[in-house]
Amino acid sequence: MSQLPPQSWLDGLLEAVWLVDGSSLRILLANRAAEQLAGRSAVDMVGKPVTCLAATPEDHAFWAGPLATLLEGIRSHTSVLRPDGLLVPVDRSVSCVDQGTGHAVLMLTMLDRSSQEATEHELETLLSELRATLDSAADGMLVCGLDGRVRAFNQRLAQIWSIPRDLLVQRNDTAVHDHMASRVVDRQDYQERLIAIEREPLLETADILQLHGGMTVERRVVPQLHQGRPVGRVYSFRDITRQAEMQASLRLAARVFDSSLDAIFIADSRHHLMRMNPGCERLVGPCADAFVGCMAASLFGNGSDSSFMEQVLAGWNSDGYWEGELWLPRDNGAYCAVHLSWVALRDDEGRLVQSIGFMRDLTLQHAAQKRIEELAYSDVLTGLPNRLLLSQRVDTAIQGARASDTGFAILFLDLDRFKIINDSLGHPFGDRVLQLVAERLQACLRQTDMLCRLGGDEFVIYLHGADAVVAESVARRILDDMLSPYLLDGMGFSIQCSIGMALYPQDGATLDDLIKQADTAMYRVKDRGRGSYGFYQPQMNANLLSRMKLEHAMRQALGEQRLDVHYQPQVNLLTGRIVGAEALIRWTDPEFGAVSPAQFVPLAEESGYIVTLGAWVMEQAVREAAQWMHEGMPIVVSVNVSALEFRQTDFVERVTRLLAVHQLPPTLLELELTETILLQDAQEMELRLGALAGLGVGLAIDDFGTGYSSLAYLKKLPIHKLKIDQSFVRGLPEDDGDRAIVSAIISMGHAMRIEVVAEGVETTTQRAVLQQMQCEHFQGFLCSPGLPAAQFRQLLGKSTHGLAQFAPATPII
Ligand SMILES: Nc1nc2c(ncn2[C@@H]2O[C@@H]3COP(=O)(O)O[C@H]4[C@@H](O)[C@H](n5cnc6c(=O)[nH]c(N)nc65)O[C@@H]4COP(=O)(O)O[C@H]3[C@H]2O)c(=O)[nH]1
Repeated sequence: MSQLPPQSWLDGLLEAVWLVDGSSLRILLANRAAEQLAGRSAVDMVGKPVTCLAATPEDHAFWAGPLATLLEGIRSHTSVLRPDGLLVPVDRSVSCVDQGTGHAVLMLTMLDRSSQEATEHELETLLSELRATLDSAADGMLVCGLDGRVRAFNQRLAQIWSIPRDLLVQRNDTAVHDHMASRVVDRQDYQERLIAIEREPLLETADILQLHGGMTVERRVVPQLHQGRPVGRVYSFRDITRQAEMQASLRLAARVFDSSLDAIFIADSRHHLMRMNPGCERLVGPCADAFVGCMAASLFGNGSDSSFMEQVLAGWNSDGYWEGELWLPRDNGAYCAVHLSWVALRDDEGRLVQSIGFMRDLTLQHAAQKRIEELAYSDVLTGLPNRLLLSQRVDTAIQGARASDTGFAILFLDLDRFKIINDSLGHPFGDRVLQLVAERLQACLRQTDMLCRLGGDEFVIYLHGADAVVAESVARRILDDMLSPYLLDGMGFSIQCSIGMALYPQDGATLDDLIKQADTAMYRVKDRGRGSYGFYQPQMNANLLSRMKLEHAMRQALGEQRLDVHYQPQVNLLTGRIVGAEALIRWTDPEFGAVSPAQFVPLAEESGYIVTLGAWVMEQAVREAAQWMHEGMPIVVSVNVSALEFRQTDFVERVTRLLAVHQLPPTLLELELTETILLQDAQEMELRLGALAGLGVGLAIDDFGTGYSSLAYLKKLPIHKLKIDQSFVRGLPEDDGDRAIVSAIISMGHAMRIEVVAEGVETTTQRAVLQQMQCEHFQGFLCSPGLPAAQFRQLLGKSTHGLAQFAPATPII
């Protein structure tokens, strides 16, 4: 045992030492460090089996082994059991210290590992915490060496880049990098960028990568430094897809905001104006900037009007928006109509954060609307109200009239002979004439009246609150005003019109009725010679209807051979012989019976049909006259010629041809013209009369004394005969006035060497008076009415052969 190291020597060692007997495995010696480690005194330990203190299963297994194994020694981690049951971790080594005596002594040294293990444990905890932190990071992390080898990564990296699990397990860095490159849309750019990064170990950079599948990733690269030197790179990858989308939509919104043609403003949660887009600035005007910071409602002049904002808030609360039309004050003091949609923007908690107002300028829309209304309610040519607007005005007037028991008048106005202007000078000229007429008519009316153009040359006037007296005075004023000449394109002309009037309520309950009645009255005015006015009378409608039926029947009459020509003799007052005959048209209709020419000729004149009728009468008359002449009874036949017939450009040519066809000497034909013919178309008419007179055709003036009898034209024109109108003859001999007129006409005729024929002589007294007055010829029932051609021929035969003489003493009727 003396070979054992001394106790003092062992106590000087830092390590805990047990000397153990190799055969009994009992502790022979324990040093001071062993006492501290095991928590026992050396006395307590010596003699104890070593397995009592070395308590781990490995220890038991070791000490239970054969001695030879023990002598080989061992180095391992194990534990020492302290009396309090605590296991102290130790680095343990067993070696043989003495074999010479035949007793093997084993030296067991132990170094307390408690603090080292605690440090290691702490490090491990730290590491796993770091890993957990890395894995819980929102960004994908990749740590590489400067050579590109992967040193660390987290789970998020695998998610972002969709790196397959097996690729991660393999730890195949090249495959991982390849995979990542394959995920990038622009692979080439990605790889070029990586090369650039690798070239500069200290580079700190960030860029955006677009991955297949639509993900947008922000990549940040920072150097990994150790003791101030770069040892690798840390790549972080952040999924910014949503952010990028939001930015894109924000950019888009900004572009929309800036380029929108609509005016947009943004207000804060307290409704103060924050921003306006250029469209809004344009709309508000140069002072737009001044509104920023003010209440948004002040844009509409409603800044201080709380009720407006209350309405808006109510709209926001119920629907999330408010919309309506508002007036926006402009810089120039004018107002502009806008449509505002004001939308509330709220956060997730429903709190108002901002509001956006969209304004649309309604100026053009209003103008278009106005134009549509104008077009719908006005006559395009004159700009006057049309019938639709008039009917609204009249409807209102009728309602008002019912309440206040007042009336109004409707005037129907038609321009006389406007068709001639249109036909001869063209429609554009006619249109301008209508515009001038419209202006002039308008000037005759009051603000409360309404002038409307129905179309063509027809106008209707509503006279507010007018009775018959007022209506008549307005009609007169219009007629007077129309008389003053018009001047257009250097051409002076005058226009006449005819006005028919109807009164509400007596003449009709609706506008249609009133227009119809006024129209009827206007026709009556035209019938009576135009250029005047007249009121509606109830029987007029019946007249109009029968006129229409009559006109229709008249047009049928010619084809159905219901017309005839009668001849009324003209007798020489001195000799009593027949010197001529007036051809008078006759019409006998199965429904209307014998219709007087006084009734249907004016109708035919109005419709223009007189041209056809007149031509037919003239042909009959010329043919009969030629027949009588050939039978030895030459006689002058007078044919009535209407103004319209005479105006036909081929009139003279037609007469000439007719005379030639029937071989009637022109001197046996006489044309009876009315004074109105002589008054119009002065130059043309003169030429025509000259041509006819040149042929030898006689020209008589019918109904002399009833029109604008003028000595001037009698002197100037080749007139052969005057026919004194029967209205003057009728008054003979009693009526002094008639007597004076008849006498004056006869004297004038003599003075001017013009024959005079008295018409409508019915009594012998009249004939005697006329004879006294030295009138040459007469015509009238006293002698004979118009007779059919055959009868007249008989009478003519008798007269020619002296068998019949309409001498003063021998009236035949
Ligand atoms: N009360 C009365 N009347 C007498 C007497 N003697 C003749 N008459 C009527 O007086 C009218 C004379 O013709 P007018 O003045 O040219 O007036 C004519 C004439 O302006 C027109 N007319 C007749 N035939 C034609 C025609 O063929 N062409 C044209 N354009 N007009 C015609 O119609 C008018 C009326 O013709 P009618 O009814 O045939 O009426 C005729 C004739 O029948 C008499 O003693 N007493």
